[in-house]
Amino acid sequence: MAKGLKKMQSSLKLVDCVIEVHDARCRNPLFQELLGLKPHLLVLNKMDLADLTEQQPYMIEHMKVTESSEKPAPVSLVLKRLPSDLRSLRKIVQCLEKKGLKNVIFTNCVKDENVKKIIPKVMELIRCSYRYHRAENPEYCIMVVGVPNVGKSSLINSLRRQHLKTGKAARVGGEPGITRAVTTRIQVCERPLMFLLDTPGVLAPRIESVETGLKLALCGTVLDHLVGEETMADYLLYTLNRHGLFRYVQHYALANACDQIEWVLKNVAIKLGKTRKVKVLTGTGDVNVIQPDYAMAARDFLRTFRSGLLGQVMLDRDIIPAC
Ligand SMILES: Nc1nc2c(ncn2[C@@H]2O[C@H](COP(=O)(O)OP(=O)(O)OP(=O)(O)O)[C@@H](O)[C@H]2O)c(=O)[nH]1
Repeated sequence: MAKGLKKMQSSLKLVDCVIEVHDARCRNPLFQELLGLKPHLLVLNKMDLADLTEQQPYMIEHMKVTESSEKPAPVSLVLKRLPSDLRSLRKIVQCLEKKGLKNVIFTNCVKDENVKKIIPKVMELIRCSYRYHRAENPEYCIMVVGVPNVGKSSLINSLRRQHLKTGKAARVGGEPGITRAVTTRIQVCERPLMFLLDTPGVLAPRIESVETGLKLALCGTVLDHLVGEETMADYLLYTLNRHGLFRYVQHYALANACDQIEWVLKNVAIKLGKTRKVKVLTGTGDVNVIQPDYAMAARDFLRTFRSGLLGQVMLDRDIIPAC
């Protein structure tokens, strides 16, 4: 990570503008300060996966605790979302403006939504800034930075689709760490002639809390096994319940919502038919016992969430109203 950041800093002299990509569901510490005074555009990508509806309190209509002797007591929370058509995009933008981030664009790079707004905005920012020794250069060079897996390469490909009507140039993948080097320049536009530098995803040197780390992990910025799939599944379940997002109950045909991860993973594993043989040492010798495969269930739970099948979520919900 430190090597990647150093390379990025040394390439800065070739760059007219920095595009910083974040996951719209969860913001991470800004790279802006590490990358100097270049014009800066913040792209909040994966807007299709983010819950951008106005953040409303939930009404607890009914709360029931189911007691059972052989399984942990699942807590059935029936939370009702207060209706609202208001979008919170404006609120997020205002919140970022207060932090000095005036140039923000929400995108969906899979469907090329809002991607067309980027180059005009970048040109506006460059025109308002001093290009130093690059003033005579007719080419523009932009650097794309962000933590792993936020969609930097997808953004480059999307820009090329929009402006050059051409296919892939940067490798895209569902796992962090696909882009490994500060690559050669990739053309993204003919008029103005513009090139981008894709960079490897670099995690900020300081992550302020364990919770921020878990949110970033849910967004796929760290390899899952480094954090632990079951720990992440536990945090995901806590988040979904807290936000009143109960689609997982229907998706996995569970009897009810529950805040106990063991119970949920056990039922997910049973539903998916994922079991494993475990050797148990008894007084009369080894016995093979079939157990639900909790790890496989946790993996499926995370994958399903990331594909958007459990609904849109705003992991930074608590931070936004505080702005
Ligand atoms: N739903 C959704 N998925 C996206 C979007 N943009 C990118 N993705 C997906 O996110 C995953 C990561 O995308 P990449 O473009 O490889 O991300 P990256 O930031 O270049 O990743 P590194 O090379 O690891 O730094 C891929 O599975 C993409 O298909 C988006 O706007 N919406």
